Amino acid sequence: MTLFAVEDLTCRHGLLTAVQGLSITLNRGEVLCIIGANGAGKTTFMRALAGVHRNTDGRILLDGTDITGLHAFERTRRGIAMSPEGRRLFYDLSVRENLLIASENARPGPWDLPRVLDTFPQLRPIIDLAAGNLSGGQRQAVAIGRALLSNPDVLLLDEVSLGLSPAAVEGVYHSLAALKAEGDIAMIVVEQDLNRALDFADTILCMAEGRTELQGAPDAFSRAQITDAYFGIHDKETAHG
Ligand SMILES: Nc1ncnc2c1ncn2[C@@H]1O[C@H](COP(=O)(O)OP(=O)(O)OP(=O)(O)O)[C@@H](O)[C@H]1O
Repeated sequence: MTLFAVEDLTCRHGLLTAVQGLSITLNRGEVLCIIGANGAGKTTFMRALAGVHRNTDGRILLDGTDITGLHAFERTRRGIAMSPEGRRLFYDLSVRENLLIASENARPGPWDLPRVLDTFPQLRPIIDLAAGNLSGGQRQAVAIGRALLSNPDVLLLDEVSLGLSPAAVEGVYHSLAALKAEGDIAMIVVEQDLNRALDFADTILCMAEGRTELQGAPDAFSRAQITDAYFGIHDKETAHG
């Protein structure tokens, strides 16, 4: 059975429709990368999946159960975790404390602090530093580790490489590739770096002005089709793969 399905999801901010009729399906171990220009609706979509943005139409199904009406904390308990844009750590607390707080009410499962440190070894030397003193890449690793400690089936990662140095991006994706290879967790990743997204994804979804411009396996499209879709350049032959 499909692990995670979104059917015809529309999201509004007041009178503005930020996401219009998006549908996706994901199985365990699969990665969907969402790409699109600024303002395309990527973050609104992710927040709607996490249950943080509630002004939506359509359905969200986890393991065949309709979870559309559930609040964010209830979705986390069912197995959806998000590392949000901006990371939202407790900056006065240490890395260890940020991670331990996340594990307090976690679902039972394989993720604990030692496993997070095995997956993100870059956190070991900074485990007792205040999160406010970390680099962007270190904060990103803490935020993803925190999400993993809830023992999710679906991991939502907004703006993975935004603001990170090339070395930090490499480190984070090295860990994410190991996670993908384990095959247990489905990931939805918003990624501004097109090459990185095409490399990492099983499926890409390109959004423009809230709509699906292109959706499918990365190798189903030419580079020109993908960049046209990214910038919202319409062409009957390139709009759908
Ligand atoms: N809280 C809000 N209130 C009103 N409009 C909003 C709000 N958040 C986003 N929007 C609008 O919704 C649309 C989609 O924004 P969103 O942040 O989801 O896009 P995005 O693709 O994530 O962009 P970016 O890459 O710049 O983060 C934009 O037109 C934006 O101005």
